[in-house]
Amino acid sequence: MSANCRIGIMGGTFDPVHHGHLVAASEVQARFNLDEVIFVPTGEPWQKGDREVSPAEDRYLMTVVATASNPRFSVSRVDIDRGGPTYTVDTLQDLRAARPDAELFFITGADALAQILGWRDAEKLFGLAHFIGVTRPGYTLDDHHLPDGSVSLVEVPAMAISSTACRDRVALGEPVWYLVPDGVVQYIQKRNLYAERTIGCRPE
Ligand SMILES: Nc1ncnc2c1ncn2[C@@H]1O[C@H](COP(=O)(O)OP(=O)(O)OP(=O)(O)O)[C@@H](O)[C@H]1O
Ligand SMILES: O=C(O)c1ccc[n+]([C@@H]2O[C@H](COP(=O)([O-])O)[C@@H](O)[C@H]2O)c1
Repeated sequence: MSANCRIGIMGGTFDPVHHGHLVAASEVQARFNLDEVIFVPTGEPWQKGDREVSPAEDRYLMTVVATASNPRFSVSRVDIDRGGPTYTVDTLQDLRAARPDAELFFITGADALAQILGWRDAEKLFGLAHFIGVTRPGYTLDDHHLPDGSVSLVEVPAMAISSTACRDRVALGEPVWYLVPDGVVQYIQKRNLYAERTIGCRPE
């Protein structure tokens, strides 16, 4: 890849990956003229509270299936293979080391952006990548709490979908067709994911 390659990073638990993630990444890729967007499934997402998260390999494979048709999308195992709790400061340092010529753009939804000052080594994050906050139904997008110029705010097509709602629908026997890519529906069925679980509480 040539110098000054522009790489978007879409970090997430992706349990499961859904069309809200894909539309946000696609919109940012086009708006920021990114050469590629790397989806980075978390290892252990330490801020997901006490709920049980699906095995990392399942979340990784669903993300591979979901992104396979877009030549600008790829999936990195960097957070999974590092092991332990996932901190974005490590993600960005590892990706910078792997791609020293690249300019990094870290994509977050409005809900994640609002929490960012509580992340590990938050003060370092803005020196490692430019942050892009995207709109998400049910959440307010703003950057008043963040350093000037560190974040771009972007309106993306509104997709009122959450992984929690997808898991809940599967647990209740309701369809998730068209909320997640077809291959992800098939993967969930094949691996019998989310069949028995406590119902979550996302607004969507
Ligand atoms: N519908 C959506 N629109 C825009 N951004 C989204 C949407 N869903 C998730 N995101 C963003 O994608 C990233 C990864 O999200 P994550 O994998 O936690 O999905 P989630 O739907 O928020 O999951 P959960 O319901 O389990 O908390 C976060 O930055 C999040 O804000
Ligand atoms: O670095 C942290 O402390 C940190 C805390 C919470 C979330 N993150 C990152 O934010 C992204 C979205 O996380 P999540 O939990 O909303 O799926 C993902 O890349 C996480 O690794 C990072």
